[in-house]
Amino acid sequence: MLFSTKKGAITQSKTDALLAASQLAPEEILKQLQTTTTGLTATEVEKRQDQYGLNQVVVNAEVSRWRILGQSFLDPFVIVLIVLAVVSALTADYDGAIVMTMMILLSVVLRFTQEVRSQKASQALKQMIANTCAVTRDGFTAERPMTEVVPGDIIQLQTGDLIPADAYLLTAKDLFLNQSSITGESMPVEKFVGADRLNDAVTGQQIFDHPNLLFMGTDVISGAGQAVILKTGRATLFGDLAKLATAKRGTTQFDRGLRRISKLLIIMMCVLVPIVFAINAITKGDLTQAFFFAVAIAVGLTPEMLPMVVNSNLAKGATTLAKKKVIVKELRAVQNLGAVDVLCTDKTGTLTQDQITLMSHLDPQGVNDQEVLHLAYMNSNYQTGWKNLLDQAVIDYGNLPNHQAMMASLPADLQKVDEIPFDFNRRRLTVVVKNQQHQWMVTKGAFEEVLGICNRVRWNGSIQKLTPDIKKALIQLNQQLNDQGMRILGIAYRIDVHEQATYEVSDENGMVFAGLMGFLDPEKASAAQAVKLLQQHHVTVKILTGDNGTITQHVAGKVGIKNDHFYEGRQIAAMTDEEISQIIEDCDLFVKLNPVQKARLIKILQQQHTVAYMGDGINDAPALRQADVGISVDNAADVTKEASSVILLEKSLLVLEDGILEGRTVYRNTMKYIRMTIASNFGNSLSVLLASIFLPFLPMLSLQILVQNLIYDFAQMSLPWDHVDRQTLLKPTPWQTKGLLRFALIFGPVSSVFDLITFAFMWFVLHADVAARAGLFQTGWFLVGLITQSLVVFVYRTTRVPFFKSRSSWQVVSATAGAILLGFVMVFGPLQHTFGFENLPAIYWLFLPAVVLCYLALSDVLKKLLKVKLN
Ligand SMILES: Nc1ncnc2c1ncn2[C@@H]1O[C@H](COP(=O)(O)OP(=O)(O)OP(=O)(O)O)[C@@H](O)[C@H]1O
Ligand SMILES: [Mg+2]
Repeated sequence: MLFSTKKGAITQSKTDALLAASQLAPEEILKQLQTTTTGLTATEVEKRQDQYGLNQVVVNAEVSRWRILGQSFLDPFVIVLIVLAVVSALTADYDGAIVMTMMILLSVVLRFTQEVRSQKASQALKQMIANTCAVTRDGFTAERPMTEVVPGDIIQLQTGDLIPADAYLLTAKDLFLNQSSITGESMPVEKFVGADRLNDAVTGQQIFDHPNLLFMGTDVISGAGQAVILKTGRATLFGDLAKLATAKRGTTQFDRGLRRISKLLIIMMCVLVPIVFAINAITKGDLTQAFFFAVAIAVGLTPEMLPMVVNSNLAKGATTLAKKKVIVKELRAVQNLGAVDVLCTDKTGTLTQDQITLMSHLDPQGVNDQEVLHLAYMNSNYQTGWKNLLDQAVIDYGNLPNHQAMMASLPADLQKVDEIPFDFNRRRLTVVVKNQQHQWMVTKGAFEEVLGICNRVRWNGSIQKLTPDIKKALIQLNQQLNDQGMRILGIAYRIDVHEQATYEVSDENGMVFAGLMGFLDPEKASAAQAVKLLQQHHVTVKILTGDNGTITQHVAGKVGIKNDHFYEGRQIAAMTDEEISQIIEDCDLFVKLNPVQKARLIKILQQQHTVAYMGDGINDAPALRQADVGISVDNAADVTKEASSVILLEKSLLVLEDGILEGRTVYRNTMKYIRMTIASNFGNSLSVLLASIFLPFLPMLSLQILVQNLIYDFAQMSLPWDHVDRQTLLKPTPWQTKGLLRFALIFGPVSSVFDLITFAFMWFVLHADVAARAGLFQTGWFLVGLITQSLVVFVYRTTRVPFFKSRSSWQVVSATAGAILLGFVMVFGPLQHTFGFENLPAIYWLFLPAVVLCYLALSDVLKKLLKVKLN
């Protein structure tokens, strides 16, 4: 039986195996997998790695060299050549067959090496960013790449971890998972041990509800646990179906535009080719020749290089960025970076330094107080969730050598009882600890959220009722500290007389407000400069943070982001999408947001913009996934990294600026190719159509068309290495289908006009007007076509005067020169007759430069006159 989930159908045998495992006791499972809680031995791991292979799903695997080679042969261009070569061999035209075989090999090698290079680049980048998990082997726990995990491995889980493979839960502490990547359901699911051994008539659908089963690609929202791996790689529930965790990013404008253009080119070809075939078959009477001619035209019009040019452009961009410590996980992200016009970012660590330091621990009256520090330390030290910078700052402060005296009076022999993990809606974290004397419940969190659960306060040395007056004084104190740029956490506690063993969120009440912790979170020195550069390049920077308004305004002011007003999460929650889109353009600060609200704001922005999101917390994962480009850092949590398409090895907004410029460069160089292709295809179609109608012979031999095509392909492969005019990088690069079509409709016919002039010259001046002189005609057009089309790239590549005002790179210059030279070698070299070329009279050599120059000049004038946008 099959049933469907968000990821597709999965087989019953897999569910059965997992369900059977879920019914066993932990000891039984360990025995079955021949492992223990101290983990496998090194030799056993090696054995199992051989047996089970890498823990990866197929889609992530590298495409084999053979496959790429196969694909290189499957290209339409090559197939036509193969057919032509076979036909030539059969008709005893051995010279032709040999030449065509050489062309086939050349084209295959070209394509193969380029594809392998692109793939290698992207694989190498992916490997720099390996997801790891904590695996216990031989009694030691260490972070290891997820791909190396084998069945029987013992893994340790904590907040922010991705589940590396399907696993059986051995122990759990408040373990909540996000299974939305497989079920689509975004509510956290609690996982626990033992409750599962009731033999209910379990159906497949319920497998995700099994509290002791964990699935590959899901992630830990909070809590901690230990599990043993059951199945890895393709043997996992979803292994043979889909890619890990991340839901696929939506298509971008670029993808859609590219698809539309490819479709258009193919339609153009499909319409034109039969017409050309019919006309030539009727007027020239030679069916075979007409057929091969039509086929060659089809090959010439196939945008077969498009995917390769796009890929090698992206790979080139990604490699350049890697040198600047920007790792691109999904190649497409390079292009998206170029189109970004809004950058949303969280605050801590991005705009501010990673170095949060605890500055003061104050009692409710604002006086330095050591008890507040003790409470905070108990909270940060004993919590098992994701220790973020705030927790780290508290622990570091307590552990400083010169604070030993102060910490000496920390209650002794503390034991942890329970904890209520942090979440981004409550914005607080509770830990319960006890010793011989007391059991404390200690909460720390955002000021308002902590104040909200208190009914008493430490005031003037005693515990008093939290009166409205005192409350007002506390709010004022908090505001004062915020105004100084201090990040504040509130601390509260309760000494429990009835000692409970487990605690829940509903227990967070009736607490005593103990005081405030003030952190300094200074902005980065480079942040202001980076924000300014981004703004100069027409990228708006917005802050989406979980922190409060005052402090965010403070930081925004320092780094140069508009900070006159802000919206809070709960205001956003009360608004409709339309209402939000009304205010979102004008406001750059959104505060006290939960993770879902961050993602929602991005989704709304995407209606009008291409949006990048930069963040490093687990709370940023949904936003990172939603954005067109998700940007994170290497030391972020697994889920966060998995959700991102770009990873910064050095956390700086300045390198992001480089990334955006590189993305724009890639876009512009890709567009050069696309523009040339659609204009020349359009022009060539027109010329061929007219020539077919009016000429008594074919305007070019099919073999000649193929040679020409191969030479272009070769020359255009240099485009990713071209320079781009600095001034065109100033603005983001939205895709414009209309502009492209306009371009083709202007410059296609312009090139046809010069084809017609050439036809007229060959016909009237050189008297190539009968079938016997077809060779002369064809040679003449071959050279004009090749040279004009090779050189016009210099006109189309810039809005400025080519060569003088805008230099292209040496790669493009030499590739073009090489292409033209190759053309001459073809026409006049030893293979002249094989290709059906002939020598040209002296007067042609006057005509050729004239026609080429006129064509280039007219194109250049037109592009200025008509203000053609070359972006
Ligand atoms: N470990 C913690 N213990 C207690 N409270 C915390 C902790 N971490 C965060 N908070 C509270 O939750 C709020 C939101 O969390 P956090 O600042 O990490 O969100 P964010 O959106 O990532 O913000 P930022 O833009 O500053 O990175 C914090 O301002 C703080 O009040
Ligand atoms: Mg954060």
